[in-house]
Amino acid sequence: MTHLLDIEKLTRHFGGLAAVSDLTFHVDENEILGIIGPNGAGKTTAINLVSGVIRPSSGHVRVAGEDVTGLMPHVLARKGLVRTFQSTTVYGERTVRENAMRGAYLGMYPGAVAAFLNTARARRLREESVRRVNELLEWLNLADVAHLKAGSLPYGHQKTLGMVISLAAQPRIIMLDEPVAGLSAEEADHVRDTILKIRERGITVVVIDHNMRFMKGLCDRVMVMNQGHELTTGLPLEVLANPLVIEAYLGRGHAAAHRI
Ligand SMILES: Nc1ncnc2c1ncn2[C@@H]1O[C@H](COP(=O)(O)OP(=O)(O)OP(=O)(O)O)[C@@H](O)[C@H]1O
Repeated sequence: MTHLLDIEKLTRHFGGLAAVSDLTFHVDENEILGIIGPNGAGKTTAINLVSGVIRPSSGHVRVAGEDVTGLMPHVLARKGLVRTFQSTTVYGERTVRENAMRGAYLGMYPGAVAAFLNTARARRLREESVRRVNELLEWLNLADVAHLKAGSLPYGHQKTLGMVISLAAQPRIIMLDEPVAGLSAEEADHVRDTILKIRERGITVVVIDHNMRFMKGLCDRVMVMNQGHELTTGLPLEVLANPLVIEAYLGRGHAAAHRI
């Protein structure tokens, strides 16, 4: 069976360290897959490999059956796969709307941006992008602040803007790296609800986070990584009760364990 995202034996070495080793997993259309694991388990490296930020030493990434291993992030964005970063990728000095438009450009074909200035097709593309961005800002409750500098927004809103930037590229799969790191419980709930709304639009989600309350309320399945490998994958509550998972966190100290 072809999954929307198929990862096969993905491996990445940094010098002598295998940050990700023989990692195989899949994500189905419209699913929310969570990735958890102790610090240094290889989660960020894994999504960097999948989203083209770094190249794998070996292994394959397939989107809807097409081998896209090693393609650059902007090429992958046009194939429907985008990601956000741990730190917000928002330009604080730019307005909310200008930031969101960056995502719309990301989803365009080569030449479209260069042609933006004068051709009729370029004008149509620009109008479409503006309409799409306006609709996204409205949908995620940022329309009223679209004219403000992004840096003046509360942190939680900046996280939502990060998602708007990704969504403006019209992805099929969105990968989110620690979307609620540093947020209050209330802000994290808001982000969770936003991601659930994104899924309702038919978008598939891969999300990394350490906040287990957030992940339990969001994910269909959770994959646990440890030392570059997949430790186990299953329903969130099953996975969090798994003694191997508890041990993986306990091995790194009680502070991490308490987050389970
Ligand atoms: N560019 C790099 N060069 C060398 N080592 C790296 C590089 N990126 C990651 N690593 C190492 O790879 C391992 C996995 O790191 P990674 O950031 O993927 O873990 P993580 O599970 O995302 O951790 P965290 O939860 O702390 O973000 C770590 O030992 C890290 O130090």
